[in-house]
Amino acid sequence: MQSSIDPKIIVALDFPSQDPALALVDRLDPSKCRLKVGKELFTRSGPQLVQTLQRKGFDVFLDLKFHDIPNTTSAAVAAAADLGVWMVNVHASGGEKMMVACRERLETFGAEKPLLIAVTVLTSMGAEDLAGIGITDSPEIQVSRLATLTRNCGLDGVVCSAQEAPKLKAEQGADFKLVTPGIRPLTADKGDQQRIMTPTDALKAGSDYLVIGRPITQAPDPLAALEDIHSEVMGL
Ligand SMILES: O=c1ccn([C@@H]2O[C@H](COP(=O)(O)O)[C@@H](O)[C@H]2O)c(=O)[nH]1
Repeated sequence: MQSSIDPKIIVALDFPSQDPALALVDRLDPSKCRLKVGKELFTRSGPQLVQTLQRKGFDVFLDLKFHDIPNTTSAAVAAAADLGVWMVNVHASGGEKMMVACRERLETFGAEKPLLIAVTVLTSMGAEDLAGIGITDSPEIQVSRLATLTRNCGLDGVVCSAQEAPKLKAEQGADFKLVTPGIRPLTADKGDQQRIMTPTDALKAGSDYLVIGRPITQAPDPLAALEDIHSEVMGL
């Protein structure tokens, strides 16, 4: 489900429990950001927390990166749609049959269906990491390959790094959504991310949505960090 306003910043609520997550959320404005619930918080606090966030007016990206056989994965995305989330994702490396099964299952939800996107190459991975799993192409080539597969399966877009955004927008078209983690303001720690970009550069490169976690959640003043990023990218 899509809000009438379209905030570009998605705050990754990577917290160990719902109390610190809600302490931050209660200071946030749904007109300025969306929220991402990932594996840690969902495993702790589950669907109830997602419903709480939605009742507070936020669009929720349920980032569970499903990767399983088509029957299991399509049932999982349907469960996410039942929850009313705005966006849900699977791994593109789950392959064509799995992605098509997910897309077809979500079509039964009509206008209420969440955006379905596929993870290409994790932003924490570089060329050496890909070689370690037997992929000798560069991240850029592997991301393009998986993005093409994803688009051919009829999904709404991909998770990629902003570094790949110009190539993907040219190859896949303007409507194919690019959701980009690995966003780092100039002064922020890189942490475990490898393929990174600043918020401004990412939007200029063609990112549709910026997924930002630690630069906001671990900042001494998370609200100020979000406001800084928001005013930096406003109008882009
Ligand atoms: O390729 C990917 C896919 C998902 N993520 C998720 O995004 C956030 C990024 O958090 P930061 O603290 O800003 O690094 C996190 O929840 C990841 O699970 C990603 O980083 N890369």
